[in-house]
Amino acid sequence: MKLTSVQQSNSVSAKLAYTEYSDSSVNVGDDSLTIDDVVSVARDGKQVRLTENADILQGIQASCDFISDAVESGKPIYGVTSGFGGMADVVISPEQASELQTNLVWFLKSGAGKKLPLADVRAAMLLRANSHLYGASGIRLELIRRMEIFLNAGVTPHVYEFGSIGASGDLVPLSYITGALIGLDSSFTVDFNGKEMDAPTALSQLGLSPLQLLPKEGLAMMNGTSVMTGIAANCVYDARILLKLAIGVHALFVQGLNGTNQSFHPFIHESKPHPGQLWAAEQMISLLADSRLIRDELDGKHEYRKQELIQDRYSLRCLPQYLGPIVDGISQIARQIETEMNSVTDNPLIDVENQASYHGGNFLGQYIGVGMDHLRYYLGLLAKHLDVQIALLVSPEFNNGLAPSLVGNRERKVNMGLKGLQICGNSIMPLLTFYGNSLADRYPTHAEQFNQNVNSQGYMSANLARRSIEIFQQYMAIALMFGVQAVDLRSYKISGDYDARTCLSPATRELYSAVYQVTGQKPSSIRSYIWNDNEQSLDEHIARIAADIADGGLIVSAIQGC
Ligand SMILES: N[C@@H](Cc1cccc(F)c1)C(=O)O
Repeated sequence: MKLTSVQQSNSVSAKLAYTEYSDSSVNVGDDSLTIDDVVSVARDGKQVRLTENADILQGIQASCDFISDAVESGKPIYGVTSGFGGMADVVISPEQASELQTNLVWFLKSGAGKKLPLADVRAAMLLRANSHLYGASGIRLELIRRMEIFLNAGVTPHVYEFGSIGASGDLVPLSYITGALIGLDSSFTVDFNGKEMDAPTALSQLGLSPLQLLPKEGLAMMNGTSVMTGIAANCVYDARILLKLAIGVHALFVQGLNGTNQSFHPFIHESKPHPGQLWAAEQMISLLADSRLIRDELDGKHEYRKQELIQDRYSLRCLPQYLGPIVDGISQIARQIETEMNSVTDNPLIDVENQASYHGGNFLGQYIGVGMDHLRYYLGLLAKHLDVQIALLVSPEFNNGLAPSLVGNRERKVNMGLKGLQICGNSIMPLLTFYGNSLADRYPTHAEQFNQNVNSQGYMSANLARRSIEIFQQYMAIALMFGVQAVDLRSYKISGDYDARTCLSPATRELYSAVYQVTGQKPSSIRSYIWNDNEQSLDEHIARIAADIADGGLIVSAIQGC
């Protein structure tokens, strides 16, 4: 299917075995990382290569020297020669400065709930290393390199779903990564290419020894937004795929409903040129081009249509206006996440050039908290629109001549068609709009002795976004099944042939065929996709399609730009 591209497809299989650097490594530290870079490392096991730029490496060493000088001379610096957070009035002596960092890992090892997906932890390690390469954190290259080694060898610390308020970054989740990287204790565990083991054993298998943290290094590791930002990057990647799929499904729906292409006419959208609206309208024009199933009215004609309205209902006619804010909103979220990914999220920050350190709050994950709240809200809106189209498709009053509930074989009177499928979808859509509720505004103002008295909840917001995406993948499977059945029935009405490939727009044929293939069916001239109710298990179809979408399989390939 032809779509003007927003981004690339990627398989999500975990090919994490260690291989030497190759040209296709993701370079960290030289250029900005993109969301696609994160996904290629996090999910596809692409190798990582830290910069060899001498200036950058010198800057990192200089930031470490700054810290050791400060400790030696007893300079007051937060978290280096002071206690943490609401206990930052405690003075720490040079002798205690290292122990302060190790102790930080211990008291933050307080996560709860299920383990995070490995891909999210991998994204987090990549982003933490990237943040450190700016040379403003006072952390040794040796420790940063451990993240590169872990990533390239497929070693992923176990991190838990609860524990971060997204204020001083993701302290608790990052304590698990830190403890594993330095092999602090065997209670820190990892996944080593599919095998669970304790961190000290993993280190010895990698030929590494446990590492003693130096002053500032524990704080540098944990005082950042890298986990929530990694989750968010993976979510935005998936959300863009869902958005493209939604547009593809709408193109099937318009064809199934025998809608007009007139509402997508450039004249209309250039008269209200929001970028997202323009993009959605262009997509619809190209996705519907040369379809025999639509009313081709781009020349401005429109006829009275007996009992039918002269123009389409809003869900079809206002599709670009409805989708526009979602398209623009997701683009803005992606931009903000990419900025966060390429930032120093730590405190204090060391300004090597001016030999100063500044106390601030770059670890506040507000952009992620608000961004992920918005992402879930947009996903809810997207689901609702699909649900409305499905409601039109199943209702003979509105579906322009198709069978009620899109029954295939009407001779078999007991056939009730896609009723169960619609009901399942109706159980999911409200949940997706519910997940669109905000979290960032519900933060506790009393956290950590009132020190972290504003906090983003970005980690939890991102975790909710992941869930929202998983749910949406199931919902999208249902929408696709409706789309395919509808175009088969429309095709028969128009051409006497149920195999819609003969009538569909060339740009939607691939998506249609991919659904058939994934469900193990073949288009047929004499029967629609779902013909008799008792001939297939619809739940198996949903599961197969949803898994294919989650894995970036055939269906995702079918909607990537050419
Ligand atoms: N780093 C945070 C607070 C903090 C960090 C690490 C542990 C802790 F309890 C609190 C700040 O700048 O205020």
